[in-house]
Amino acid sequence: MSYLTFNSEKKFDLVAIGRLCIDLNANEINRPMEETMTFTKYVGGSPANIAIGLSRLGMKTGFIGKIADDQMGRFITSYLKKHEINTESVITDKTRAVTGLAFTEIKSPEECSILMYRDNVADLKLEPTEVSEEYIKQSKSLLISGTALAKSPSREAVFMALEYARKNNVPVFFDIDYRPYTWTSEAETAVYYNLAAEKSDVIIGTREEFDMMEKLLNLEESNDQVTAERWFSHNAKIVVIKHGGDGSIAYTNDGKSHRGGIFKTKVLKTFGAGDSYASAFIYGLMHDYSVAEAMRFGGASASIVISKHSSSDAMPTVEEIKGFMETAEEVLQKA
Ligand SMILES: Nc1ncnc2c1ncn2[C@@H]1O[C@H](COP(=O)(O)OP(=O)(O)OP(=O)(O)O)[C@@H](O)[C@H]1O
Ligand SMILES: O=C(O)C[C@@H](O)[C@H](O)C(=O)CO
Repeated sequence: MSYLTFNSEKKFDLVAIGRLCIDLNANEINRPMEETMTFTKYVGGSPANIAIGLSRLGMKTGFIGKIADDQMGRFITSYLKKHEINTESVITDKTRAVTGLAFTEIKSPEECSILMYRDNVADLKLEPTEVSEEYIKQSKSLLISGTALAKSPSREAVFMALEYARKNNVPVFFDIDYRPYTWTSEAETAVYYNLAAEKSDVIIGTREEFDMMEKLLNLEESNDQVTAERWFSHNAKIVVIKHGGDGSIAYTNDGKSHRGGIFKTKVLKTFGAGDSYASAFIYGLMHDYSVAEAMRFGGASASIVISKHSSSDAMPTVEEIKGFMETAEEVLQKA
């Protein structure tokens, strides 16, 4: 059963809106960052990673975002172009804003963290007037990611994009992508996340991210099903709740639940799991996979990326994922 309708006449499969940043991933790993001397530079930022993932999977993608007017900004646009991601709606900041940097610390496969440099970042300066309805109209789907809601004017730009998507029947994927350091208050965070989720067709987040959104609600009890059902009275058709190495569960607006197991792998670092999962899951849904098959495809993609050094550059092709699924050990999620 298909929960979403994608218009096959459209130029893009997916347009993403949000941050285009840089990841600096530790080369000397299994130690604290204090002892890491060199880092490798990659394009990063959750929505950028997802768009890159989809492009690796052969999908036509475009990006709406703002980059710094410097070497880092130019590195990002040239990488996107190389990966055939349309950059017509990638705007160059003229206020001397900088590129967001994410230094990743890999202490052990289980203990990874990110040190963010995000003062005066270009991505949060995207203006609502810089979002083109025509551009969104040309896409089969829109991806928004929660960090772009952290500050004005980027917050209003995302809401503008959501309006244009709704008006033109473009299904919206919302990756919650909650990064506490970008926000000032938990209440503000929850309010804006809930407002965006109300307008989205597919909501993807971890259990902890949904907990954050429910904090103000004084729910007597919450669990994955309660969480998901809240959204079906709004616009959601699918709600995916990710549980790291324990897999994922999705609920659909016909009352069904779908379980996603994991594929065992030699984990190098855990970040990048969510973005690679999202891109392959979206690919699956757009290719008429069942929800469970799309989750399986997402889990396999995540498993490949967490065994590699980067998040964006490591995004696999369809052939790589299929080949991996044939040989890797799958652990089904318990009922
Ligand atoms: N240790 C693991 N082994 C195999 N697969 C994993 C592992 N951790 C995560 N995954 C896969 O990746 C998916 C998403 O992972 P997770 O729930 O950690 O998302 P996330 O917190 O958004 O990730 P990120 O660390 O990128 O922010 C899981 O549902 C699972 O399929
Ligand atoms: O999303 C970010 O800003 C950092 C990412 O690029 C990083 O690779 C990561 O955390 C992926 O989960």
